[in-house]
Amino acid sequence: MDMLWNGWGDPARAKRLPESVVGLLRDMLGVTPRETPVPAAPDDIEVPPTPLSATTLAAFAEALSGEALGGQEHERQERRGADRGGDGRDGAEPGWGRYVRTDAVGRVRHTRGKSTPDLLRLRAGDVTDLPAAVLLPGSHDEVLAVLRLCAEHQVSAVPFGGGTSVVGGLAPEGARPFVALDLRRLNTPPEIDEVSRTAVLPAGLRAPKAEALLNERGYTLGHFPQSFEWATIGGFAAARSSGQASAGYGRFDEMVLGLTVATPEGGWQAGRAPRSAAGPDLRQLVLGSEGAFGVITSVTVRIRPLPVRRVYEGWRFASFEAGAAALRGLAQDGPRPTVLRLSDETETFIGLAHPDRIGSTAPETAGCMAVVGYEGTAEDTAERRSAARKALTAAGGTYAGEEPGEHWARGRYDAPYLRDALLDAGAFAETLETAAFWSDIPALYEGVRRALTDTLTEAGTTPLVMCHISHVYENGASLYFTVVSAQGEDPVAHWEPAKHAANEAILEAGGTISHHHGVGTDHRDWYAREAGELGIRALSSVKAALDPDGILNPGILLPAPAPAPAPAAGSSSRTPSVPSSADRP
Ligand SMILES: Cc1cc2nc3c(=O)[nH]c(=O)nc-3n(C[C@H](O)[C@H](O)[C@H](O)COP(=O)(O)OP(=O)(O)OC[C@H]3O[C@@H](n4cnc5c(N)ncnc54)[C@H](O)[C@@H]3O)c2cc1C
Repeated sequence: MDMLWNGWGDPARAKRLPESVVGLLRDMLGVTPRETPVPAAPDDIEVPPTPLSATTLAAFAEALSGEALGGQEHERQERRGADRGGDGRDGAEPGWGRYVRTDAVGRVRHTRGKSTPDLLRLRAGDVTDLPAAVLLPGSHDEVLAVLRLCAEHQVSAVPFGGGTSVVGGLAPEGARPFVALDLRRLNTPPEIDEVSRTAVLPAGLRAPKAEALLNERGYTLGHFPQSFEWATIGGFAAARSSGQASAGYGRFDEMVLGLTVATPEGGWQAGRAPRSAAGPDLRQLVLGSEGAFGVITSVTVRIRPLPVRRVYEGWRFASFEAGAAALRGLAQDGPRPTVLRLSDETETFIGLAHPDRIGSTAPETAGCMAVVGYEGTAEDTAERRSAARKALTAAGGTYAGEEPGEHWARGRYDAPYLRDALLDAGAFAETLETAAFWSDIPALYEGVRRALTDTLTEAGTTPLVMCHISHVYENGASLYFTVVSAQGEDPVAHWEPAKHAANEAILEAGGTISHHHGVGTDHRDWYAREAGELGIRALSSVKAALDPDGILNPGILLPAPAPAPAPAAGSSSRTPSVPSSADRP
């Protein structure tokens, strides 16, 4: 099943906001329903024909079908493309074989990711970041072949996993047209090594499938981000993802032991032992590279035995400060639960920790609610639970029973559906995240909240700003903010100054521009300041070695290369960075 094209997930699970919440939004935030009509289906959107030439498309089709197209067939395909103005709106017969799609619906479905501005732009029918075609390679070698062709034909390539990026990671920049490399066909079953407790997972495997296949063999990966139901293994590695059970299982990058990568310069493999002293760890160069250095085609991960017991419980704290101190105690001195999540006062009151109680005045909406979970053997969970209870009680926490924790666990993947319902109701809802050392957390929390609140209030839409901690470390934690407000006349333009102010506040308070969403295009300028001029130069040299023509994700993570002057007659095809006239949009 494909994800809802202009929202989240499975359309059958769409939520409607209860009338009480609609009333609350109107009374608290001035949210009113929008009158602007929204395209009902992707083919309601006007889509320009693909800018790629028939020669380029035929070359892709040949690389992906495994069979050369004969001269006559090639001509026939070209005629068919021209007959329908090149856009192939009938997705069933795209014209260039099963694995090269130029139809409008396929291209719209691969336009941008799933941030709120991404969804609002699509809802407004804006397809300026439309790929020229969608390619579906079926193996590492096919990815290599496609990348070589992209360099030869001067077409950019954007690896597309689950399409859940929230940082502009699927919207490249630069003058060239680009193809989306949808990796869903890289989905062979895991190769499990039970002795070493590792599994090789293909990059295009979606997380639920990967988890189910491991579960069948008695193992788990333990990676459960909120985007779990749609994101892929390759996307987790490319964006350094972090799951809701990171306190127990670690971040995704901590699970990775090896990666196979396809680049325009050839394939390479990073990681041949769990740890090595043989030079810098090249795995770390691939993790978080967001498709700018190569296409990850498979990932070797550490796996853990499937837990026999899972239990989640609620704890209440008088304040966010007190709750954060309790979480820090567990992170530094143990015992370490598997899930640790603390909502601030506003998030607890509004009920994101418990969405069906939004706006209620029940006593459990007072103070701050924490969810603490344990997964493992019966003995291990019981031991950690009992020790953690003592520590949390000593830190001022009040045990709230299992119900808040179990409720959180049941609804843990539902919040993105709530965002769609908020957008439908005319509200704006977006999230952003960061991390810092514990000593910087209070200033970071206050600084980002103030930046968001002040900017949106000055623009006439006082927001609700909520926050939680859901990834903790011995030395620091991640802060995750949710903002809800009225939309403003142009909702994307209205949000931009607030997001800008929040990014500035993050750097000002010593935080990182992203703990787990990544850099993409949205955070690139702040990342450049965080990494420093020399750091960016070093990364640019790595990119130049792996992707000399700059075809992979231009403008994502690193600035897009400036267009080079047109090559002199007879010069190598490697130098130009502008498309041939046939391929220019
Ligand atoms: C509602 C929602 C909730 C989310 N919750 C979380 C969360 O809890 N934790 C978290 O960490 N993130 C979260 N995210 C962000 C997102 O899901 C993650 O960044 C995820 O890792 C992206 O995986 P994907 O397969 O969808 O990748 P995509 O979105 O398809 O791609 C992400 C980036 O990586 C590149 N890329 C993708 N696959 C490959 C590959 N095989 N090789 C090289 N580059 C590649 C893309 O070009 C793009 O730049 C959330 C997003 C949404 C919309």
